[in-house]
Amino acid sequence: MLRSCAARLRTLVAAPARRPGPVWRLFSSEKVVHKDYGLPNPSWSKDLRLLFDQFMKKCEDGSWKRLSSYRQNPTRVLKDFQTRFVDPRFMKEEQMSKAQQFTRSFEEGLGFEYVMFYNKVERRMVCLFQSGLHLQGVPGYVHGGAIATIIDVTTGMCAYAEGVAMTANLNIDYKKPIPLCSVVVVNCQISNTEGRKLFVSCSIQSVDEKTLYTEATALFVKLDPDKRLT
Ligand SMILES: CCCCCCCCCCCCCCCCCC(=O)SCCNC(=O)CCNC(=O)[C@H](O)C(C)(C)COP(=O)(O)OP(=O)(O)OC[C@H]1O[C@@H](n2cnc3c(N)ncnc32)[C@H](O)[C@@H]1OP(=O)(O)O
Repeated sequence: MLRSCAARLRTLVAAPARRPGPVWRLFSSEKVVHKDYGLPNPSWSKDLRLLFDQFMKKCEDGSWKRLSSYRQNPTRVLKDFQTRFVDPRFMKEEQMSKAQQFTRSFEEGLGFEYVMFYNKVERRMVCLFQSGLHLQGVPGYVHGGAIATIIDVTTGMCAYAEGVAMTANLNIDYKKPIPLCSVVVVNCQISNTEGRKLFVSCSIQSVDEKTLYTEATALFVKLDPDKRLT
C-alpha cells in the first residue's frame, strides 16, 4: 500500500529551521546529504525573510508546519512511485535517482525561491515565492509558465497532503503581471473533494495584500494504484 498521508507529510514537514538536511540513500550505497531549499539563503530579499519569520512564528503552536524541500525526492517517495506508477520502459531506476525537482534545479536566486507552510485543519498551503531573473517572460515580469508552475507545485502539495495525486486540470486567470524578483504570496486551499477528485482554489497576492495578481483553480485526481499511468 502507499504510505499514509501522515507518513508522506512526515517526510516533508520540516525539522526546526537551520538543521542540516537529512541523509538519504538513493538506490545505492552512496549517502547524500540533502540541502533543504525551504530555508533562507543569501538571495532571499528582506520581504521574503520577514514573511518567513512571520510564518515560522505561526508554526510555534503547531497549527502551521513548514515543509522542507529538496532537489531530489526522498527514497521512500521514489520507491512508492517506482513500484506503483513508473513505467520501466521509459524511466530506469538509475535515472530516477538522478532526476531533480524542476523548481529546485536553478542556481540559487535565479529561479524559484520559495518556502511552503501547511495548515492541516484549514487544508491550506501557503507558498512564499520570490521569482529570480531567469523566470522572465515579458521584460521585467514573471513568465506565465513560471507562474503556472508555482501554482501547480503549491496546489499539488496541498493535494498531496491528502493523497498521491496528479494534476488533471489547471485554470488560471492572469489578472496583473507579477514584477520579476518581487515576493508574492500563493495561497491554496482544498475547496471540495469528490471520490478521488480534489478541487483546489488558489490566489497570488502581493505581500501587502493590495494587489491580486492571479487566481486559479486546479483539479487533482488521486492515483489509483491498480491503474497504469502509461
Ligand atoms: C502530485 C505528485 C506528487 C509527487 C510526490 C513527490 C513528493 C514531494 C515532492 C514535491 C512534489 C511537488 C508537487 C508537484 C505537483 C506537480 C503535479 C504535476 O505536475 S502532475 C503532472 C501533470 N499531470 C499529468 O501528467 C496527469 C496526466 N493525466 C493522468 O495521468 C490521468 O488523467 C489522471 C491520473 C489525472 C486521472 O486518471 P484516472 O486515475 O484514470 O482517472 P479517471 O479517468 O478514472 O477519472 C477519475 C475522475 O476524475 C475525472 N477527471 C479526470 N481527468 C479530468 C479532467 N482533466 N478534467 C475533469 N475531470 C477529470 C473523471 O471524470 C472522473 O470523475 P468521476 O467520474 O469519478 O466523477
